[in-house]
Amino acid sequence: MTAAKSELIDQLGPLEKAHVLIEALPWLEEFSGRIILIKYGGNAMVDDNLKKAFAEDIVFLRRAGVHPVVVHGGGPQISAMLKKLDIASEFRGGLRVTTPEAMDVVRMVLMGQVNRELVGLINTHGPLAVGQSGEDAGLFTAERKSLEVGGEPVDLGLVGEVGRVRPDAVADLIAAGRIPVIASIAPDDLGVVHNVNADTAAAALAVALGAEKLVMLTDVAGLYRNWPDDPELVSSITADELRALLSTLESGMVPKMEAALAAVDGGVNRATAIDGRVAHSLLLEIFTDAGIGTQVVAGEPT
Ligand SMILES: Nc1ncnc2c1ncn2[C@@H]1O[C@H](COP(=O)(O)OP(=O)(O)O)[C@@H](O)[C@H]1O
Ligand SMILES: CC(=O)N[C@@H](CCC(=O)OP(=O)(O)O)C(=O)O
Repeated sequence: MTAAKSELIDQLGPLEKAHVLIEALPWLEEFSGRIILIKYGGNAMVDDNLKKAFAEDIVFLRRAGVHPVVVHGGGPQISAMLKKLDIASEFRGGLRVTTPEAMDVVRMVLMGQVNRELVGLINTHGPLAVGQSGEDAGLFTAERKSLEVGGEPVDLGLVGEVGRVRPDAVADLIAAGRIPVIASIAPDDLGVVHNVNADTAAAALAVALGAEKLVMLTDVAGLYRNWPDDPELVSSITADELRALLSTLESGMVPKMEAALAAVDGGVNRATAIDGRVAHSLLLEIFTDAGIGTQVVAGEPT
């Protein structure tokens, strides 16, 4: 623990410390033995301390008897490498137009850089994390993504939707007490590797594993209505309300909220988008009564 952190904790009285732990009790009971799918967005990997705090939260979940599974992004990291290599890149509808040349970079950055770093950070706490991608043990197959913007078809190149999910290898890791850390690239039926948005991949895996919850860490506090002019944070929204809002959303929020819907429609109890720039936001979301960010639920509670 850092000196700053232990100083902060010392400011709490013994009762307050106990209260923080006791507030977590019902959530520990609810999630013990259950799978929580955590999507770690590249925009939330802003500095080393935040990444370390994320790794601590994941290990905390595992030690508390939850089964965390991580699917990570790396959009800004891919963009930085493409720029360094002087390869042009643009986003349409929140998705990167991906040429074969760009695909090589996407695969190299996600699997060779971001995945390795997260696995390494988690494993400073013990031999827990195992990295893989949609290519390993047939986890995902990709189907070419079609997109229309303003009624016109857009060619996104090697961008995939998740076709089939074969979660056996991930389930084996979970059963062995490991923490799967997964990059969102996937081959099509011919073996051609495609670039899959990480939110999309996370939702598909959450459904296939029967996860209790999908938590997506990003670089905003959650979903805003009236973005960006007069933003108002949505703290909870039903799947039907979100469906009606979907066509008004922009950029990265489009695949993120489509993923939240796909997860909830597929049987995941709730999907939340939270601010990954806040240290330990994951623990706050999972183990406090108020939670944080925006939660998407199937229907109004009865
Ligand atoms: N309605 C909205 N509410 C919040 N953020 C929005 C909204 N519409 C667009 N955004 C943008 O979506 C971004 C998050 O998506 P993205 O950049 O793909 O993040 P990540 O890397 O975490 O997946 C925000 O930083 C914000 O700029
Ligand atoms: C098709 C597509 O857009 N793929 C994404 C994959 C990484 C990702 O999703 O990263 P974030 O979660 O950090 O946004 C990309 O190339 O940026």
